[in-house]
Amino acid sequence: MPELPEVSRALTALLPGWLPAQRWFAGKDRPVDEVRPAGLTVLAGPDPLLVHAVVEVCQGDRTELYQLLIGRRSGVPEVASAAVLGDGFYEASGDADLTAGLLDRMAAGESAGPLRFSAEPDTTLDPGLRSRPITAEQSNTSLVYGGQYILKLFRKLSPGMNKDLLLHRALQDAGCKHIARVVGSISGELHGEPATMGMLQEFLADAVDGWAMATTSVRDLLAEPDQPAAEAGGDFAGESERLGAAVAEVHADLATALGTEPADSDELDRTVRAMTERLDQVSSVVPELAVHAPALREAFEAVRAHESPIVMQYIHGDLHLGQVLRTVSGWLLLDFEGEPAAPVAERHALRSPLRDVAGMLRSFDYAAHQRLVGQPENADVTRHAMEWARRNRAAFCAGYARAAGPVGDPRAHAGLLRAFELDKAVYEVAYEHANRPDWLSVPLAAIARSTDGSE
Ligand SMILES: Nc1ncnc2c1ncn2[C@@H]1O[C@H](COP(=O)(O)OP(=O)(O)O)[C@@H](O)[C@H]1O
Ligand SMILES: O=P(O)(O)O[C@H]1O[C@H](CO)[C@@H](O[C@H]2O[C@H](CO)[C@@H](O)[C@H](O)[C@H]2O)[C@H](O)[C@H]1O
Repeated sequence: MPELPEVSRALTALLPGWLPAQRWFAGKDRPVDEVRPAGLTVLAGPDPLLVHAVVEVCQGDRTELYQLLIGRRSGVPEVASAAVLGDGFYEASGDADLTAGLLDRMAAGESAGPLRFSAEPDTTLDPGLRSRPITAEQSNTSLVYGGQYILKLFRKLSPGMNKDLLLHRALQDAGCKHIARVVGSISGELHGEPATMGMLQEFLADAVDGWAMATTSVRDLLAEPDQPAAEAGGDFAGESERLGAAVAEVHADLATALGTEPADSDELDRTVRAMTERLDQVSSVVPELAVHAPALREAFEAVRAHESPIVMQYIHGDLHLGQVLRTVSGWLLLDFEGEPAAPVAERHALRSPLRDVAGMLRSFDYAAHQRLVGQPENADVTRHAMEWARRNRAAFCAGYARAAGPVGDPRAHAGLLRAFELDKAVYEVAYEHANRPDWLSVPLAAIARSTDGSE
């Protein structure tokens, strides 16, 4: 195609300035030195032109691969101004005319260069639907087709099957009720190995995410300051209990589908070292964390005294209230990729399911406290918010224990669970410092409460 050298030159020149402003770009911590196109595939054109691009982004000693859809057309494209790259080119995931072809190709099972578009076995897809990008703050980019399907285009790419797709397929084969069905995928090649580029799932149009429900419940409680949490109109504890049971069932299905391993004798040592290393690394960037470092180290060291066997398995890896959807038939879990900043090998490592429990417990703390960010200190409001968090955290653990049985009861492993929660809070300190500095106080205050014994 005569256009490709021109696209290649434009990406090299324009992306270093454009990428750092994208929500999904994971390399905001340092400047982009160079962008090298690593694979360009024409999907439509020449006017309008649609090119699937894989680019290598070089930042110091780090090089990552990213996926983009590049468009160019005569006339003005109907995309957000932030999508415009320059020289007539734009990022085309918001151009419904151009992205319609992605679904059509999956429905037809087509290939284009190294890209393979497929429906899942025994699945017939409806082609011809228009797409719209969802507006949620995301690590990737998702397009909803006709209210029927949602296509996630993974932005940061790695060779091999993406963990989100791997776990969704395994859970689907295990008959898990708590996921959205996978109906198609897009794959390509990176460094000569197959790699996942996109995942198509059924779209649950009537679903509400857990974060929206939980924060509405907190708002209702704070609006009724004289009511105890249990009697407030928007009490969420019943949902928290059911969510706990759903998470336990997903863990059981993952264990059945992909197996478990007993932790070896060095596991506790590795766990303590990894948590301490993360603490040191984040403390060096966020001085407000450093004052809590001695107490955090002590909590991490206490893990060495853990006596009951630890079972390791595939887990969600970054579970929070924004990753769960309440549908008419119950709770669903989304986005099994793991922590966006973690290297792929770490995301695929088998872990204790208690880490997901800890992630969700942190999320209840966030939901309770996010309304207080930037507000003048008010002891009554804080007490009420903490009451909400305690009630819902307890309900979640009770639900988890109901489904997992006594051995899996998170409350029976209090020391390990506390360490995992504190480790997650350290991760959140780094996340908020890099992304939402106004929210830094939420994980920092939780660490302070846990380590000064006030909680
Ligand atoms: N199957 C689905 N049905 C309805 N909404 C969905 C579905 N999958 C994802 N979403 C919505 O899209 C958002 C982003 O999805 P997610 O998988 O977490 O993407 P990312 O990996 O980019 O963070 C979710 O918070 C949810 O609101
Ligand atoms: O959803 P992502 O996979 O992109 O996860 C990242 O972003 C989350 C925020 O959007 C972040 O979650 C933190 O904030 C949530 C409230 O917005 C809260 O419910 C979570 O408990 C808290 O960790 C997540 O850590 C980050 O990886």
